[in-house]
Parts: sequence; structure tokens; C-alpha cells
Amino acid sequence: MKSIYLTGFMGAGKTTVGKALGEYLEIPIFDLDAEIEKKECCTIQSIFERYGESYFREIESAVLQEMPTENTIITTGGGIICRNENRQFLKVKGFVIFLYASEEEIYRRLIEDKTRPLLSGDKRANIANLYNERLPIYRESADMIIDTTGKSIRMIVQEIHTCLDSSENGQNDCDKNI
Ligand SMILES: Nc1ncnc2c1ncn2[C@@H]1O[C@H](COP(=O)(O)OP(=O)(O)OP(=O)(O)O)[C@@H](O)[C@H]1O
Ligand SMILES: O=C(O)C1=C[C@@H](O)[C@@H](O)[C@H](O)C1
Ligand SMILES: [Mg+2]
Repeated sequence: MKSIYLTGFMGAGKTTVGKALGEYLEIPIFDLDAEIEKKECCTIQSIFERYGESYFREIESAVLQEMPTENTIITTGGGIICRNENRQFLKVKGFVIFLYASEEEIYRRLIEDKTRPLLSGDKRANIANLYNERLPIYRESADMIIDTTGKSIRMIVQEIHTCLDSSENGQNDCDKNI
């Protein structure tokens, strides 16, 4: 089985859902942000502060390509779909599940968060700008879309499981209209 890559905006729940999905499906899981921090011995925030976003994006692409491409769940960072190189990699190597959440819900989930460098400053405006810019790209690069808005982690995991089953049977009608 090709590895499953969870994509979506910051706060969509990739890391949280991915961990629960890995436990449920008994599949190993890697979180790209955590792998980057391990490799650089440094938090994402410090990487941005010390070296800037473009350096971070280089490391992110390199780490993406180091991850197992079979029988694994990879929870990506919210910006993985920004680079064409990454989108091509995901398209060829993986099965991509876009975890959607409404902009309002993203804001609610991240209201107290101080760890995401791209949201420092005017959080509401930064979310709005990035969200509108990225939403079509998440959609286009997805093999499956799951709406997480207002759902518990358990519900989302079960929905993904059901959708994966129907996708294996040649059907994929999960949240196509988002
Ligand atoms: N379905 C959900 N319902 C309520 N809260 C959620 C849900 N999913 C995630 N959260 C909360 O939102 C916050 C962000 O979740 P998480 O870190 O998993 O997002 P992420 O998609 O991995 O973000 P990033 O792109 O920055 O890595 C956490 O506090 C998490 O508990
Ligand atoms: O959406 C983004 O661009 C990011 C999301 C996080 O997962 C981290 O990868 C980093 O904060 C950048
Ligand atoms: Mg995450």
C-alpha cells in the first residue's frame, strides 16, 4: 500500500488525527514537522527565526523525500503543498487525504497557539490570507477530502477508515463538494 499523506491547513488536525489513525489502523506514523525538528535539533519556530522560511522549505522537501513511501502515515506540515516539487512527489508516491476545516474553525482551534510562525502578528488576517491562497491547492492535490469541521477525532478516524474501504472498492465519493 502507498503511504497515506495527511494534508490541510494549520490546525486542520493532521498531527492529532494522524496519530489516532495510525493507532486505529496499526500503521506506523511520522510527523514531518517533528522529523524536521529532530533533524535540525531545533523547534520550527527557531528555524524560521534563525534561517527564514525558504530554508525551512528546503529542509521540509528533503525530509518529505526521506520518509517511507509504503505502508506508513505521514502527517505533513500545512505548507507542504506550496511547492510544486512536493505536490508532484505526493501525487506520484502517495495517497493524499486533505483534512478540511472551515476558516472559522481553524481560527477557534489556533486562537491560543503561539508555535506557528506564519500566524504571529494579526492571526485572523494571516489565517484568512493563507487559507484563501491555499484552499484550492489542497483540493487539487487531494485523492480524498474529509471535512473535520465540528467532528471529534474519533469520528474523523472512523470516517477516513470508511472512505478508505470504499476507495479500495473503486468508489470515492467522500466530501467531493468541499
Ligand atoms: N477535530 C478537532 N476538533 C477539535 N480540535 C481539534 C480537532 N483537530 C485538531 N484539533 C486541535 O487543533 C489544534 C491543532 O491540531 P494539530 O496540531 O493536529 O493540527 P495540524 O493540522 O497538525 O497543524 P500544523 O499544520 O500546524 O502541523 C490542537 O490543539 C488540536 O487538539
Ligand atoms: O502552514 C505552514 O506553512 C506551516 C505549518 C506547520 O505545520 C509548520 O510546518 C510550519 O509552521 C509552517
Ligand atoms: Mg501538525
